[in-house]
Amino acid sequence: MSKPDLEARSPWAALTDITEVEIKPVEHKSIHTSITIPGSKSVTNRALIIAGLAEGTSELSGILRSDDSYWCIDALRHLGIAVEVEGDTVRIEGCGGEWPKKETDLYIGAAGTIARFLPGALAISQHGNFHIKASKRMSERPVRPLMEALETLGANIEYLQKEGFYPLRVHANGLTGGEVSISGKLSSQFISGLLLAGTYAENDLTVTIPDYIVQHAYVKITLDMMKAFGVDVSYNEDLTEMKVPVKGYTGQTMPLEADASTASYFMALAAVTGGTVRINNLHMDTNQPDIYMTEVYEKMGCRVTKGDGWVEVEGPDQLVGGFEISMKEMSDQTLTLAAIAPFADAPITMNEVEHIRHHESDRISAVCTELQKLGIEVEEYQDGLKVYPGTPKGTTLHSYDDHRVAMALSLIGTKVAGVVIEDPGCVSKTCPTYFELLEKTGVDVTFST
Ligand SMILES: O=C(O)C1=C[C@@H](OP(=O)(O)O)[C@@H](O)[C@H](O)C1
Ligand SMILES: C=C(OP(=O)(O)O)C(=O)O
Repeated sequence: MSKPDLEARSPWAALTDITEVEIKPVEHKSIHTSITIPGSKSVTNRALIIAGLAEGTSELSGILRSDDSYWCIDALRHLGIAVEVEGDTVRIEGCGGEWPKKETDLYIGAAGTIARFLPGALAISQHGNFHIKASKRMSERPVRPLMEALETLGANIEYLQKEGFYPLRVHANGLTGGEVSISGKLSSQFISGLLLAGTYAENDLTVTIPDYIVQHAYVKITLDMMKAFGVDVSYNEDLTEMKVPVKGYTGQTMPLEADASTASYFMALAAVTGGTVRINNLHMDTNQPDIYMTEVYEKMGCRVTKGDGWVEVEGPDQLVGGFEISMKEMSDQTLTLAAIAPFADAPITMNEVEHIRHHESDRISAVCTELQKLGIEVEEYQDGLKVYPGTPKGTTLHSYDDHRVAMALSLIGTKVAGVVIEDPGCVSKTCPTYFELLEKTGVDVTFST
């Protein structure tokens, strides 16, 4: 079993000397709480990069403080951008489309968002030489389709170890704009990375998608963030054709949304324990696709109440299964659903998520292996899995250096005794405070060093 890549844990990481966490079962219906969720990773890293590129000053409040956002800020600083952080507010002096430093080494940790958003933003520079190193896992995750698209637009990308993967060097000499086609089947982030940079190309950029986009909502988040910073992209309904005008961003002051993906674990906590959890700071009109887990929880028998800026989930006596669901549009939640599926009254099949084999771990394989260790019957497919109802037996579970594996599996510990999760600190990628928040809901969380 591979060791966690501790280099990717940032100064904002938590639990750095903790080897294991034990989650103890709670009594049915004993959870009755409300919780405030940290900022969205996706929104934070888009806003940070755009603010870095923009003309003028930006002030972003409610940022996520996690490894992914730390390495994003760190990269901006290495590029000569002044970033002041105070609590969860950042003030950024944008560079107006010309990075002050033209030659630097950047480390981006395990963040897919930086790995896919930054190269285009660097390539817009009229000259420059940027060396980018990523974590071990991020260096195994695909980036070639994005780099090929950038090369079509005039970028010069040099792979330093393995063709198509990090580490790499961006030799910047501007982007031409014009037309580019890119597949959305492997990652929506490639498309976001092209769009974000496109407004600094010489000519308007038309991006076309020849197939479909996994998790197309994340592209919409990019389009909306670009618009908020003054760049209005025109696009068709299914986002298969998008036209980015030559313009450039203008600095903004804005509050950022809470993370709907993080919120989903706490909704799942209510679902699986029969408890009630209110998320204090989540709007239903967000573009974050994981908000649609509320519909999945409803389908499983939960009562979901939607208020003005809050959402409450109340779990049933018995979770309902017996359905098949495409997780293509909210793939990060496949693991959450897989973790609570054993407690449903009939099997649950999740499909159309082959791309999550290329996330922080091979997530389909990881969750199938760990559920089987718990004695749960699963069927693994190339693009998903089927989980049968069962009573897990407590055991020690591996977290694969994958925040979502750790957060999802912790839910099982709230139901059965003896669930121990290795390397809980991996949650720092997107939610360093996850176990602290879980403890606040009333769950017994015990760490060992
Ligand atoms: O653009 C984004 O912020 C994200 C896009 C999605 O990635 P893929 O489209 O690569 O699956 C999602 O899984 C990730 O957590 C965040
Ligand atoms: C896939 C994920 O992250 P990344 O932004 O690194 O792709 C995730 O957070 O589940």
